[in-house]
Amino acid sequence: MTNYFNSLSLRDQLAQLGTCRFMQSEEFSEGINVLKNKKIVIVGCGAQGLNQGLNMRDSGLDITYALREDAIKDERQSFKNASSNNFKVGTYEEFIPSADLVINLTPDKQHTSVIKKIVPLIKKGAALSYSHGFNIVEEGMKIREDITVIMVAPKCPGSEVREEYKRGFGVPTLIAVHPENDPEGKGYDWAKAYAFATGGHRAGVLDSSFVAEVKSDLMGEQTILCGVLQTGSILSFDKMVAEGVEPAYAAKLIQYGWETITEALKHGGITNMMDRLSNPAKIKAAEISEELKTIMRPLFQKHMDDIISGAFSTRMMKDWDNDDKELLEWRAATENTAFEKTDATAEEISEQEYFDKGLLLVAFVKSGVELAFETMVEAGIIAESAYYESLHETPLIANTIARKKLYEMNRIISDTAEYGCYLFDHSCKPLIKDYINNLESGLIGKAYGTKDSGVDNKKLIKVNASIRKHPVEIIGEELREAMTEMKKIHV
Ligand SMILES: NC(=O)C1=CN([C@@H]2O[C@H](COP(=O)(O)OP(=O)(O)OC[C@H]3O[C@@H](n4cnc5c(N)ncnc54)[C@H](OP(=O)(O)O)[C@@H]3O)[C@@H](O)[C@H]2O)C=CC1
Ligand SMILES: CC[C@](O)(C(C)=O)C(=O)O
Ligand SMILES: [Mg+2]
Ligand SMILES: [Mg+2]
Repeated sequence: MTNYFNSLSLRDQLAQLGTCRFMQSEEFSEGINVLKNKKIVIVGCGAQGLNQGLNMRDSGLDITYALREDAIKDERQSFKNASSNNFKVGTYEEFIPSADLVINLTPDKQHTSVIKKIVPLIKKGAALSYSHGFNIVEEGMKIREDITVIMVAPKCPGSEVREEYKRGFGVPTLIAVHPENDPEGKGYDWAKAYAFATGGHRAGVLDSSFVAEVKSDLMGEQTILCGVLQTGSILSFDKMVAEGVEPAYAAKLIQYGWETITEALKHGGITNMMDRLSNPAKIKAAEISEELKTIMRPLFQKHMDDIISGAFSTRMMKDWDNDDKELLEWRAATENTAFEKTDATAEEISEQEYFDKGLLLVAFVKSGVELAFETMVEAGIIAESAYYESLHETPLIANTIARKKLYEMNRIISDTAEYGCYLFDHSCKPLIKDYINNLESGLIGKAYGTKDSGVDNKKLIKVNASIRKHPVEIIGEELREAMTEMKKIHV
């Protein structure tokens, strides 16, 4: 198999990379109709499998789970997830031949072997769906020509797919039809109905391509969404402890700090997050963010270049063939960091205190979101998609760190995201360590600028303007407004 993206002409590469259209609510007026009474079989019942299935069933679709035989015989977690939620569970041979739509929600690493097993069982003219295009785009998997191949990719962890649906809303979702596999021209309508059933249409759906999804998803998860949060956690913790902050306090400030400060992003982007700081702290955070951007830009660009060229996927697939040597070493190293090993204090930290004593965390978020957005857009990814993969999803990943630190984040995200996160972290830490350690003390763990809260007017005006005029803020305002409108319509 050869990398599908690399097999395309430059013209087609650019066209597919730039395919991304924000869909209007009216386009979902048919709801789930085309999938009603169709047999839908989900393969795998993990993070995405279980939560998408629950939403789709609640939306009125007929969902069953096909698991590998051992999972059923040994009553593994996937079997428990499905059966304890009263879904019918069977083997591939039992369920796949009668399915109209087969949804592959197994880990990316397993896709080639899973696809080779299930495709021969899929009936003529049925459809196959993914929630990430790695297998098609990076591995170049070719699917039988009579099968329609679609993608419905929620831009967030599986747990949030369910939580948002239960709140009467949904999560932003990207849909696509593989241009090589749409023999009956039904792919688009089926993908729309599927996104509707998960609740995605209430939050915003991008009509996109497999290529655009893969390249943007990999970039977001490696850099701001997981990589920067991991590097920022480890270095900020070490700096605080070196400056004499009580380790248990430092652990809590970081574990819950990301969640608290990025909650401000959800409501009003970087502008609102920065507005939660005092004026001197805002100016300082903006300065550090700019310096971090200068140092980290080449690393972000390298990740983007390696994702586009396929060098990243080649390296990760080599590790798959090498029994996950790198992944397992990096996972163990993460578990052994002082941050992971230090229990958080029971001491109360107020919401504002996370901002007042978390200036460095705010600078990490600002620099990471802006850099990820800028780097994706420069590479040809459309702004809407770059926004979802940078600013929008950061609070959702921060929630996982609040639950059980980096361990939980890396457990919840996909295997591909976990590998990419460690890869970034292991380059980023050595790159910025000296810069962070040499920063003046008191930027994290202590309130900044409390002795003199005065600032230079001109400086403040300049900083405010540069925050507000950043392109991630412009598109963010538009998309958040659309999401609010959708909430009004649907809740
Ligand atoms: N994690 C996330 O939040 C997101 C994931 N995605 C995408 O969704 C897809 C699913 O990812 P995710 O939910 O993280 O996956 P999980 O790791 O949570 O899925 C595990 C499921 O896959 C099954 N499985 C594992 N190995 C095999 C195998 N060799 N053969 C058959 N079944 C297997 C497991 O069953 P068993 O009990 O048999 O091991 C289990 O049901 C991926 O394409 C991913 O990129 C997209 C957006 C976000
Ligand atoms: C951020 C990681 C992710 O892309 C996701 C939850 O969206 C994944 O692959 O898990
Ligand atoms: Mg993702
Ligand atoms: Mg991903």
